[in-house]
Formats: sequence, structure tokens, C-alpha cells
Amino acid sequence: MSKIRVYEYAKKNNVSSKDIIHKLKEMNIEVSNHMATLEPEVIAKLDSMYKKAEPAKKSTPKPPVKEKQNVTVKPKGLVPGFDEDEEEVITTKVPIKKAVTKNKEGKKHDLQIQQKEKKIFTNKKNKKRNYEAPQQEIQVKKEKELPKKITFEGSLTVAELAKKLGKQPSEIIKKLFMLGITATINQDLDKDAIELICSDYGVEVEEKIVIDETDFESLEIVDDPANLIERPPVVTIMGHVDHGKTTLLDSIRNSKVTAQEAGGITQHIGAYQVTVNNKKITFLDTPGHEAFTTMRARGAQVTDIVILVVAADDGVMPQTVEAINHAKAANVPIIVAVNKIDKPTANPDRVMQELMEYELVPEEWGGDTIYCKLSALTGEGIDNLLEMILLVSEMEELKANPNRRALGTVIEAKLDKGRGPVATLLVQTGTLHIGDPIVVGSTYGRVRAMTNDVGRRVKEAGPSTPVEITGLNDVPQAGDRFMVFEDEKKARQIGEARAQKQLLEQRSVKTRVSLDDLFEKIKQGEMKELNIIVKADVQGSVEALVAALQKIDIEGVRVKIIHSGVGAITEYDIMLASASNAIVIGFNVRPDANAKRVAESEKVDIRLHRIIYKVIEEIEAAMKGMLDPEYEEKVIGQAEVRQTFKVSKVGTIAGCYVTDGKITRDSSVRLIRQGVVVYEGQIDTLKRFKDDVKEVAQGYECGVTIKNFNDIKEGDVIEAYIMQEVERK
Ligand SMILES: Nc1nc2c(ncn2[C@@H]2O[C@H](COP(=O)(O)OP(=O)(O)OP(=O)(O)O)[C@@H](O)[C@H]2O)c(=O)[nH]1
Repeated sequence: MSKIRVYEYAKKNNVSSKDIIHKLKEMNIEVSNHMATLEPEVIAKLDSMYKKAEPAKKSTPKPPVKEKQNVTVKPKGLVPGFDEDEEEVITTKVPIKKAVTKNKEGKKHDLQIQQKEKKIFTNKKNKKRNYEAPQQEIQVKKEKELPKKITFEGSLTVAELAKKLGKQPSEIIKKLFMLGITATINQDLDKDAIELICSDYGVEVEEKIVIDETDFESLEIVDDPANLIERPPVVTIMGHVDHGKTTLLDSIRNSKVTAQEAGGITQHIGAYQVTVNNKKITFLDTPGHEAFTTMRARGAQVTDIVILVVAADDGVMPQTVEAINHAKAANVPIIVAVNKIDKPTANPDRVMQELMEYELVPEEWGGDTIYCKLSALTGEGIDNLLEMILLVSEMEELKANPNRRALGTVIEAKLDKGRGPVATLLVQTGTLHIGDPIVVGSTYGRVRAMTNDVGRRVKEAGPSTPVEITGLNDVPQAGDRFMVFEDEKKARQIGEARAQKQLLEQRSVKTRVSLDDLFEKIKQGEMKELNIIVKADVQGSVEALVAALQKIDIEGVRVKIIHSGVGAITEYDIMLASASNAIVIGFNVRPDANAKRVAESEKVDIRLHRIIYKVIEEIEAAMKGMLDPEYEEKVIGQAEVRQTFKVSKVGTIAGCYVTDGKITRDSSVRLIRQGVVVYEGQIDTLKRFKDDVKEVAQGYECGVTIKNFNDIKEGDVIEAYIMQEVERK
């Protein structure tokens, strides 16, 4: 006889655990609770007690004790043809549990019980009319019919699946075993296993996809094409400093907005709309790529077309290139506005020539980039630019469904002393109405007042319309997404859930691509292209690196260089990396202080190298999942070279001031001159005044010599680092 627990025994004998414990106490057998295991000899004793007790009970005419028995009483008035006084009311015990256990062995016993019941409920007058036992009890005894179809969300445990199919878990486990799956009763079954089992029973399966409305950014809006109508394009103006972005924005606005909206007062709400040939165009009011990048870094893509402003008298400048890279990384079409053509020194052809290098080939030279020559100052060429915007917009087939609850992005937000939180929202799909319950980022509320870009109160705003709203419980952030919900309660619930989630996310580490987890992503098919930004000390290295990196192709995953350049790694590089989920490679260059700070907060992976093949090796290893950075460099401090002394036999001594962390005698150092690494090596001597010291902390001066290196100059930075063993993730 095998051991069983108290509650199991109780169940088997259709008595309560309490009763068993009580009986055991009487027998002087101590058990702690209903989970206690019973020894075979104890089971035997109990058996003898219960088995003896049973026949005695059967013969007892009195109704048995409730706990031990299942009393069946005819429900009043429920049995047609029966009058209460005529009825022979018999109460008896129906051993349901026993019936179930025996049921497994065959139907015979089942029938016996049913017959017994029939006998019990025989009417005195009419012997033929039988009362049927209550439904509930029969169900226990009958095998449940298989359902036609079952539904599930995510997964089901064996027990849950068994319940849905009306089968015993053991039967499911057996079936799974036959199918080569070993499972326990509480094991989760995936979709495939569930489908296998169900198809074996001939039951249809439907998986319910649960939509998490709190994560509405990831909702994919699928509209019936019949419900889509054309929407205005949303345009961002980018370009180098002083090339005329603001002048162009103002000039478009002044010439178009005020003329049509007579009496309207221009409001700077972050975006405005103009009407050209009866069609609207929406301009985002913050020129430059900062706003664009911030939005993209937050996962919002609002711009449909980028206007790249290039001053004809100045040509392509660093920020022009940055803007191109941003637009390209976001896959947004570019229209080039060659500005300042009124200037005598203007040379539009030169601009076109220079931009050829960035694959912006003018239509007139066989390419497909639209160039508009204009003067933001005089207004010449602006109408043409607007028409070209409409043309590109038409080609892009920008459409949205206005007849759905509004969804879009925050352009600007602030706290107004009088009005409370105020946000400019760009409706991207649907229509926003006054009174709509809304969730904006992790804030929520009801749209109280809506104002358009000329300060007019409006009742609704359709796709691509910017409106300023009030009525939120807090100030959201630019780039936050918003969505309208069916009622305020839901909006509040979702808003609060999102605020909570945001808090948790802020505490945990953001997931960006890093070389360490690259392989996992490739394996899971999440990665088709690895975005990389390359910064190096000289153009030759940039080119060599880019060429070598582009040759890498591992498991169909390729490297895509989204930006490359000469010089230190800047904040801009990090923002671009963050927005495009890229890795930054520094070749003989370092990130500047701002870049370092932003990289840390944005969790951008920066890899610094000095040898090209090491870069390639590292990227390849990461893609193959064989990255082996058992040692990681840890910068421990920085010192500024304030003076240099040349001493014969010793070499150059650098009189330094430790600006950050500490410099230790045994640390490795690199010498950085204007963001570029000029040398990497070891400290030879580290002195405070005349004494050799082990380390010098921040805020102190020291004398440093570097092994085999004397070309130290004032203003250089000595960065000390150690190689630290790190655990592989
Ligand atoms: N002659 C001439 N000057 C222009 C034109 N467009 C802009 N400017 C002048 O160029 C200067 C810079 O123009 P902004 O519009 O401020 O340039 P921006 O690109 O917005 O500059 P930042 O905001 O600093 O990035 C101003 O003095 C403008 O008056 C133009 O078409 N012709």
C-alpha cells in the first residue's frame, strides 16, 4: 500500500480531513494537518474503521450526517406531475465520488446508481413516472461531451486544457506522452501542443490575442482602405545654423496663414498649417534636427517630409550632413531648399554638386531629389517649394482614417500658470474632439479646450492637425504618444498604469542594442541590419573602417553605416545612435564629456578601438555570439596637462591636475589631444612634488611621465584606465 496524504484519503473516502484527523487523534496518532502523510499501517487501520462503518450506515434509517453523505431532496415544485403530499420523500446517500472512481472501470456501476435513484424517486400513484435525478449530479457521472471549439490566451496548463476539453488531466498527459511531450499537470502548454491535442480530439482551437491597451504605441492601426482619406503632409525644416530655417518658416507662415485666417493671431504652438491650392500642409515649428531626433529617440515618427535648407552662399556644412543622416535614418523623403539665392555670392550649382556626395542627385541631373531654389527673405520660390511639398506628399500617398478615436504625438507641452498643463498634439489618425477622454504619455484627462495655430477655439481636429489642448492631469513630454479612450474611467486607469510602468522603466535599464546581446537578437530574428556610427581620427581611417564593416555579412545580417565622420564622438552622434538603435565605434577618438553623459543615460554602446581588424573582429564575434570581453576597460580618472618640463634622461614630465577620479601608478593611460587619442601606454612615474606616489586623487596636482613617450603638450588630457574582468551577460 502506498503512502497518501490525509486530505487524499479523506477525499477517497468521501469524508472531511478534519474527521480523519479527529479519528487519528482518537487512535493516538498525531498528525500536524491535512497535508500530513499517512503510513500504510495507519491507512489500514483507517480503512478498517471506515469499511466497518459503512454497511452500518446504509442500514440506518435516519438521514446520514451531511459531511459524509450527499443528501438528495426533491426540489419543491420542480418535478412535473408530482404533488408534495402524494410524494414518497426518500432521502438517501448518493456516493458521487465512488461513482466517479468506478466510472473509470466501466459503465456498469453508473447504470446501477441511476437505477437506484430511479427507484428512490418513484411516485406512489403512478409507478411508471420516474423522477430524474437533479441535473448537476448526473453531470458528474456522465462523461462530458467534447466542445466543438475552445479558446485560449497565450498558453494553457495541462489541467486548464483538460478542463476545457472535459477530460481528465491524466488522459491529456498520456496523449502528450504519446506525442512525445512529457508534461506535468501544471505545465504550460504552448500553442502547438494545444493544437496537437485538440486536433486529436477533433476540437477546433482559437487563440485569443489580448490587446494591451496600456501599450498603445505598439498598436498597429489597420484601416479598411475604403475608410482612408488623404491627409496633409507633416513637414520639418532642417539645415545648418544660419542657413535660413527660421526665416523660411516665418515667411511661409506670414504669406499663407495670416492672409487666409484674417483676424487670427499667430500662436506659437509648435506647429502650424498653411493652405496651398486648397490643400493643407502642416509645418513643425521647431527647426533643426534636435526636435526631430528627440521625437525619434522616443519612438515617434511624425515627419513625412524633410526640407533641407542649404544657403547657396555657404554650401554643405556639418549640420547639413547631420540633417541628411537623420532624414535617411528615419526613411523620410528630402526636398532640398537652396536658400539665399538673392545674394550675389549665391552659387546653387555648388550646393547641388556638394550634395551629390550624399546621394541627393537633382532631377535635372538624372536623380530623383527635388531641389527648390528660393529666397526665404524675399519670398521668391516659396510657392514653388510648397507645390513641390504637395507633389511629394501625393507620391507618398499619405492617408488616414478620420472616423476613429484620435491617436497622435505630443509636439510641445508646458505648464501654464492659469490653464494648467497645456500640450500641443498632432493628430495622426482619427479625429480629436472636445470632451474626449484621453491618455497622453503617462498623463490623462479630458480634452477641455482646443485651440488651433491661429488662436481659434475649435471643436474637433482631424488627421495631421496640430491643436493645443488643456485638461490633462500633468504635463506630458514632447514625443509622447496620445490616444483617446471610450470613457474617462478607462483613460484614468490606463494613464495611471502607464505612469507606473514608466516609473519602473526608469528604474530598470533601457534595452538598446549592445554588442553583448546582439547575437540573441540575431537568433531571434529581430535584427536584419546592425546600425553603426563610425567616428575616427582621420578621413582615411573612416573610409577604411566603413569599407571593412560593410563587407561583414553573418547569417544574413549586415552592417549599415548610418553616419560616419572625423573627430571626437559628440552628443549628436549619441542622439543619432539612440534614435536609430545604433552602436558607436570610435577609432582613435573618444567621446567628449557631454557625449559620455548622454551615452550613459541613453544606454548607447560605444566601442573604442585603435586597430581596424580588432573592430571587425569584435563586430563579427558579437554577431556570431562569440564576443569575449572578459576584460572591460574602466576609466578611473582624467588629468589635465597644465605644464610640461623637459628633463634630459627623464624625458617630458607633465605637470598635471587631476580633474576627475584618480590616476594610479599602475593604471594604463591614453593621451588625448582635442578629442583624439595620440598615444596609449603605461605610466612611468607618478609623483606628488618629489615623492613617488601610488595614486593621486581629483583636485590634486601631480607629475607624470609616460613610458617611451615624450610628445606631451599643454592642454592634453591624460586618461587613466584599468582593465577589469567582467562577467559575461
Ligand atoms: N539674403 C538672405 N538672407 C537670408 C535669407 N534667409 C535667411 N537669411 C538671413 O540669414 C540669417 C540666418 O537666418 P535664420 O533664419 O535665423 O537661420 P536659421 O537657420 O534659422 O538659424 P539658426 O536658428 O541659428 O539655426 C538671418 O540674418 C536671415 O535674415 C535669404 O533668403 N536671403
